[in-house]
Amino acid sequence: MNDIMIDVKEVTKIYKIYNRTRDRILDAAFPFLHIKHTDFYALSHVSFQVHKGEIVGIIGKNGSGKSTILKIITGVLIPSGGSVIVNGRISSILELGTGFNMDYTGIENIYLNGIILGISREEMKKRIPQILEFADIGDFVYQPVKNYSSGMFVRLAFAVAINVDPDILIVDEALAVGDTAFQAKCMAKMEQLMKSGTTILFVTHDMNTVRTLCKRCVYLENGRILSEGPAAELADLYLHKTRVSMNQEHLEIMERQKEIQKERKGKNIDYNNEFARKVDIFREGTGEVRFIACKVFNENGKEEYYIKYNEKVTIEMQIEFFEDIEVGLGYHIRDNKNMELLGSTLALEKIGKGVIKGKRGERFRIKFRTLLPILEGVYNIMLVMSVPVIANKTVLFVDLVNNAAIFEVGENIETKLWNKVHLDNEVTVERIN
Ligand SMILES: Nc1ncnc2c1ncn2[C@@H]1O[C@H](COP(=O)(O)OP(=O)(O)OP(=O)(O)O)[C@@H](O)[C@H]1O
Repeated sequence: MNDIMIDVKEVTKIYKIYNRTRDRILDAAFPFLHIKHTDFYALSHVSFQVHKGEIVGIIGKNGSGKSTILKIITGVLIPSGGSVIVNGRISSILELGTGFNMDYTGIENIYLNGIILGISREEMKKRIPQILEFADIGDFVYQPVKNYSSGMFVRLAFAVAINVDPDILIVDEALAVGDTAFQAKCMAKMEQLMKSGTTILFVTHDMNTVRTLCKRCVYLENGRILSEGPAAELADLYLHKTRVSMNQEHLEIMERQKEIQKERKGKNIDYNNEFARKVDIFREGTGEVRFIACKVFNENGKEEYYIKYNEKVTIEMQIEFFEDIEVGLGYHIRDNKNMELLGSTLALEKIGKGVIKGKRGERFRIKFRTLLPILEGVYNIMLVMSVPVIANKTVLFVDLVNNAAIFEVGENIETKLWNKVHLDNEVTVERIN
């Protein structure tokens, strides 16, 4: 059975870049003059398919071509080469304003979108109450949309897009604009649409959303497909590359990029150490200080793989200094999809100034003792040591180790819930009549 809903084949999008604005106008008016320009490839030979009922994320850093491919799929842009075949009714939320007439009111735009999607006025009229309820923008629907705030725009655009029974829903980062309550409402609706078989393609920079919603991702870099595959893996790759490029930027700031890059690979790693060998492929960072051990102890102080729900555990890590430096330190507990659930840092726990100051050759043992209110499943610990880069309000990773330790929380009938974390609730029940 052919269940391909979107078939993108060898799509290329070229923009002509001119030295002067008037050259663009001249070239459009008199193409035979062959005005000088350079070709910029926003997309280059991009091919992928999306199957029925799939929810696929398009990821990539700014300018990688994500919006361009969505616009080509929805027909807003024409590709310079290649083809796109779409099977079914597409509804989309692209850049603010796409598909809306600024001079029309909200209500008029709802009808306009209906027409674009081939839905009759009568049919659209029946859907208006649901659309208005979801958008929740009150009497603004009777105002021209040019008077809307960006938040109101997204509310209306999303409300229309999801209430027209699309076969394919395309969303471009729109959720980032709305408030958190509305974002949660949209996520729930997207999950519901997904369960009912709607195919969803969306762009986001939020890797937690990618891990939660998508099974598969297309990762774009400089207009080409860098990778395509399982969402959890590509989300990790994206974060890894982001950290690496962040690190590189900061190293430039500190004018020691070259020296560190040369030394970074394998710097200060003792390959005789079993822990170092085990985590070698999962680690990154500049290496002035290294984690040399990570262990999980149960409430009786025994090193243990199996942990009980809500047990008080000790997460122990050891570090070694190879230079005189001070570092912040912390850990994250991640589930089997690498979703970061819990964690802490010296700074969060207000330990001294939130950093450890060490001298070359010194080793430290750090213990975090905590309750683990997480439910049945296999979890891994990610360890992080970093130094702040004040100018960029961000951090430089000194040692970051994924999968530093793995443990499993066993089944507990009393806590069988759908969510992953359960915190103690104070519950009261009182009769009020
Ligand atoms: N009209 C245009 N003329 C020239 N270049 C353009 C035009 N529109 C987009 N580009 C360029 O094409 C590239 C891809 O843009 P696109 O908006 O698809 O990236 P993106 O991955 O969606 O980025 P972001 O995450 O910032 O939204 C960018 O380098 C952008 O500057």
